[in-house]
Amino acid sequence: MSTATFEFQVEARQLLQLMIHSVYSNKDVFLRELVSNASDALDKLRLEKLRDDALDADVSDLHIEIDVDKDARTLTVRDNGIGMSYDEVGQLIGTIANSGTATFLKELQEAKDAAGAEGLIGQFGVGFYAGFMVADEVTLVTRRAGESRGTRWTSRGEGTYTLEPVDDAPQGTSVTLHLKPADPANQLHDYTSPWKIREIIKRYSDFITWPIRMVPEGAAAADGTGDEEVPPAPETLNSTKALWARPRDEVSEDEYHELYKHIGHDWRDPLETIRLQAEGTFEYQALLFLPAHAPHDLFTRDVKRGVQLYVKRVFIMDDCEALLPPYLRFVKGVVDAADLSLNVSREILQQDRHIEMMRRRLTKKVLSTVKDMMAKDQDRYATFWREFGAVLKEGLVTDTENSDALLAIASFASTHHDTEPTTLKQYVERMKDGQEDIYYLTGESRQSIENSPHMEAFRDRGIEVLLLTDAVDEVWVDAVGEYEGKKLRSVAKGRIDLDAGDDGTDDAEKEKKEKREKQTEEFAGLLGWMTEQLDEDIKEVRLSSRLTASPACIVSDANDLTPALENMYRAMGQEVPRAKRILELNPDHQLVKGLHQAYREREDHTELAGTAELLHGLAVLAEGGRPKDPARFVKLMADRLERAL
Ligand SMILES: Nc1ncnc2c1ncn2[C@@H]1O[C@H](COP(=O)(O)OP(=O)(O)OP(=O)(O)O)[C@@H](O)[C@H]1O
Repeated sequence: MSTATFEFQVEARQLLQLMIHSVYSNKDVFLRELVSNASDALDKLRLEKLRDDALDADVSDLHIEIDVDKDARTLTVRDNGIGMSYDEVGQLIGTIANSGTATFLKELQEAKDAAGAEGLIGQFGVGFYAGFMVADEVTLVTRRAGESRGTRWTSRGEGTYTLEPVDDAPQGTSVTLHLKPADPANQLHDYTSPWKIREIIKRYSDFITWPIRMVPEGAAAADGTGDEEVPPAPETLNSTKALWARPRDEVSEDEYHELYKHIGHDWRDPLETIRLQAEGTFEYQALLFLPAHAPHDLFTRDVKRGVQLYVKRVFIMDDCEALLPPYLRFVKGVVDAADLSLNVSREILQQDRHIEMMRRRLTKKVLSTVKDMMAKDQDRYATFWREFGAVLKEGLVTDTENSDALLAIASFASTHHDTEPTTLKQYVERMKDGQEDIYYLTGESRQSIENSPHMEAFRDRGIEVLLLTDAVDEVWVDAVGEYEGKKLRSVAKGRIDLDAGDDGTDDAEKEKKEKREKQTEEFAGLLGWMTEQLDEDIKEVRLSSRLTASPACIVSDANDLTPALENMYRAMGQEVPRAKRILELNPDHQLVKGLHQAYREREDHTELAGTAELLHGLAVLAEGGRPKDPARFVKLMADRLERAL
């Protein structure tokens, strides 16, 4: 095989263009990215060797080496880790597998101004390609541990790269950057300066547990004949101690943040750092992070979740999902357990009693951290809940053990305030005399819920309603049922009688009650007839005490599934019968009054059947639904409008 030229995948080319045109103002971070990859490669090799002793690889001195050449203006980052095969180089380096990066590129293209673009760029890591911010040519030589032949990859970052087999490549990977001329005014420093390298490593990569050595200039060129002076020993630039193994007060916040960026693949600081140390029969240390932003794929099926698992400082696996429940899938971090086998598999972890105990403890710790945050730093809590509230609510459905803790840290939009959410505790404190239940309404958006006819009587009486817009809301309210003995009740379900709590001594209330009883009697004929007419879709037509301005609304029976839930079950492939719903009429509305009068006066009700159907269609529209037969609905409507002209 000789040198072959390949084209970069489209997204990769776009990303490279961004790098070449140096969109990041802080170019120093390229080194962090290369060191981060090298460190991962060393972790992987150590693990592979542990699992397969026969692997032909040298693991006696795993390390990262940085080597600069001022004259040639090159900088090389070398590791003796796992390396890549010829095919892997093409797949891993020529394409972009990270879906977050693809989303990032799309958003970047859509960002209208430069300031928007700059803001976006700071959010995404670009890994290996970051080298092109400071170099106009990059060469990577790699040999996979256990294989005999290596591969050289070269590119100038334009449309193509070349691949070529090499016979004498050492195990691992070396990335050589052919540096652009230094341009300090544009943050492009002289990266052949040992001083600069030391500074960058100290700042961004000190927590890396593998030694990062710098070879003094010229030392690497020694030919071993013994004629030249003994070269100075390489200098180790980092402290090589795992952060979670160092005393708490010795680790700065910045150091924690850099570790988070390394393992969280995030370029931004985390919102919160959590440390936990468990002593006793099953010892472990955990260092967890709550990110400041939800990732793009948080609600997709293939989202990676879980923290990194180490056993006595040895990296065992990424994305260890057994250590946290699915509703904490956004938590990043490291768990280092003392008493697990190095060969532990995902399957074993799922069943392990100790792991189960760890998961429970870690879960409680995360939830209590959020609770503290809520008490001490409202703004931070608000950011957290905005980003992750919808995921945490899944826990209300799946984790009954922690539902009280979850309810205590949950907050919801409410009619009490336009923008400030409320906790359930605050809601209960504001409940009116005689109000027994906590009211909520679910829907697509705050606006559509607030405009829903179901809200009318609540608004008129100043009764607070929680406005729930997340897909999971319908499910958890059912699963949880109540908070501190107060039922959670949908204002769109069952009978609502807001006067029920009144003792009837108030004259006005008494009058109201009598009026309603009288109306129910008067309307009985119309209601019965309409129930028959709409029988296909509606199980009952009745008078409403919810409505004050709208003519009609649709409600679900207290124990029936709502349409949104029905749809959700169907989307999950479960067949559920469509529950018939209830149509409620406002007896004080002119349209309803007119219909009632016409019903009583006319012998023949054929014509009125269309009006009954229209009223039903209007109620469906008002809750954001779609009339069953929109064309028929429009025709009925047009007929009547025409007559009214
Ligand atoms: N030094 C290395 N040794 C072995 N494999 C490497 C090395 N550098 C990169 N790779 C491989 O190439 C892949 C792509 O690297 P790249 O830096 O572009 O992205 P990443 O590290 O996966 O993600 P991120 O965007 O967070 O950096 C890596 O996942 C790894 O498999």
